[in-house]
Amino acid sequence: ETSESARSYVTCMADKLHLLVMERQLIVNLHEYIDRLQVKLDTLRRLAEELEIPMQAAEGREQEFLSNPLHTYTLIRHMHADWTQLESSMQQPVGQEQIDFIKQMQPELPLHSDLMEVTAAMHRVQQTYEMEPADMSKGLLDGVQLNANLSLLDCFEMGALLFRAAEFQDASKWLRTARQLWNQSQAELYALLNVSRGDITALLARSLIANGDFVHARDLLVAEPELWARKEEFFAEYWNERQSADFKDRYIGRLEKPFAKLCGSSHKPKPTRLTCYYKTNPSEFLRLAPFKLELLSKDPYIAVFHDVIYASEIAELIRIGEPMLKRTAVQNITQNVDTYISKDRTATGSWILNGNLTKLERNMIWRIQRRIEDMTGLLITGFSEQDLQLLNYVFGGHYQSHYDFFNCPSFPHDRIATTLIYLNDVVRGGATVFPKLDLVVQPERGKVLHWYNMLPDTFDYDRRSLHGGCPVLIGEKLALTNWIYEWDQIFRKPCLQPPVNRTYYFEVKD
Ligand SMILES: O=C(O)CCC(=O)C(=O)O
Ligand SMILES: [Fe+2]
Repeated sequence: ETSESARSYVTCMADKLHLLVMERQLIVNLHEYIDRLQVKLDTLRRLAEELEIPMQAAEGREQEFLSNPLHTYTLIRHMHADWTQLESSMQQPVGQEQIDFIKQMQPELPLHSDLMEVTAAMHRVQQTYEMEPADMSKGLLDGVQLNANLSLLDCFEMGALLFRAAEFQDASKWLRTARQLWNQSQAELYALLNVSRGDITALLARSLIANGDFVHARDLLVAEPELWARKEEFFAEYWNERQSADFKDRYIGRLEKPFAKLCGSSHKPKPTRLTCYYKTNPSEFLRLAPFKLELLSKDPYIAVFHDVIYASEIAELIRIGEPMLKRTAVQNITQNVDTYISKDRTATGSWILNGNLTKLERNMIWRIQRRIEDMTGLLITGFSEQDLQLLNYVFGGHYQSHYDFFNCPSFPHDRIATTLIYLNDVVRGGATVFPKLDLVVQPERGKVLHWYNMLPDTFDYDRRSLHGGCPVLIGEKLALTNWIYEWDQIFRKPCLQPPVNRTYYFEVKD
C-alpha cells in the first residue's frame, strides 16, 4: 500500500538505527539554523546600539544637535534610506538552507502509519500487562524500572490517538498523565510544538464526557474559564463524535481475553512441571545422548525440550534469517486471500529456503531437522516451501491466538504439528500461550516447544491447539518455527488412512 513507509521503523532494528542517524543530522541542522539566527541577531543588536549613540548625544539638547549641518544630513540620509533597507533585510528569511534540509528529510521521517503502529504497540502492552500510563511515563513497565520516561508530548499524543480510536477510558488516563507532566516554565517550548495546556485539558474533558464521566469533566472545565465558555461545543461533540474507524480497525485490535490474561501472568514462575525425564526413543543416538524432555500436557501432547539447539547453530540461524526479515503476513486460504498484513500479527519474519543456502548451511538445518524428528517421532522431508520461518518480535510485537492448520479442503496436506525453537531469552513478555489449555511457555534460548495441531489418530483438527505469542514488553524475541506436515508421516506410519471425519471449521473471525 502506498501509505506504508518503505522502512519498518517500528519492527526493524536496522531501520530504527536509521532514525537515530537522521535525528542527529536534524539536531545539527537545528544548531546551524540557530547560529544563522544568532549572527543576524548579533548584527541587528550592534546596529541598534550604534543608532542609539547620536540619540543619546541629542538627549536634552535637541535644537543644538540639529543645528549641526552634518547631523541634519546624516539624519535625513539615514532615515530616508536605511530603515527601508532594513525592512527588506528583516524580511529576508534566515537559515533557508536549514529549513530546506528539514523539507528534504521529510520523506524519510516516520509516517503517520508508523506513529499509529507504535501507538498500538504501546496500547497493546498497556492492556496486556495491565499497566497505568502514569507508571509507564515514569519508565515503570510491569514492575521493571527502566532508565527512560515519556514526555508530556508523548503522553498527549497517546491520548489524542486513543481518543480518535474511541478508546476513551485509556485516552483519559494518558491525557491525565500529560496534564500532570505540564511544566509552566516550558510553556513556550510546548507552544513551539503546538501544544497548550488548554488543548490537553479540552481533550481530557471530551474523553471524560465521551466516557460518560460528566462529573470530572465538569470539574475540569469549571476550573478554566476559557474552556468553560466552550462547554456546549464539547458536549455537542459527545453527540456527534466522529471517531476514526480507520485507526481503530487497522491498528488497534483488542486481544482476546483468555489470551491476554495468560500473557499477563506469564512472567510469574509456574511450578507446574508435569513430568521431566530423559527421552531415549526412537533413535539409537538418543540412548547415548538423551533429550531433556518436559511434558507440559499429556492430552493434547505438548512437550518442551531443553538445550537441544547449540549456541553455534542459533548464531547461524540468526545470521541466515535476520537480513531477510520482513513484516509477517497472515495466511487466510478460506477467504481466498493469500496473505495480508494484519494487526493480529505484529512481527517480522523470514522464510528459510533451501535454495538460498550454502551447502554448509543446508547441512546444519538438515542436522537440526533430524534432531526434531528424534524429538517428535515425526518425519520432516524438507524445507523448500513454508516449513521454516525465523520470527522476530520487538516491543509490543505479538501474534493473536490462532491455529496453525490451514483448515481448507483444497489444501489437505496440512500441518500436523508445530515445533518452535526459541533462539533467545526475552526479558519480559513474549510467551507462547495456549488459551484453551491455560498453558504458558516462556521463551528460553535453545528450548524447543512441540505441539500437535491435529489429533494423532484421526488427523482431525484439534482446536485445543489454539495458541499465540504474547506482546513483547522488554527485550526482543527471536524464534524459528518448523511446521511438520501430515503427508510426510506416511513413511513413519505406513498404515495411515486419509482422514475421513476431518471437520472443517472455517471459523472466520470478524
Ligand atoms: O511466537 C510464538 O510464540 C508463536 C508463533 C506461532 O504461533 C506461529 O508462528 O505460528
Ligand atoms: Fe502458530
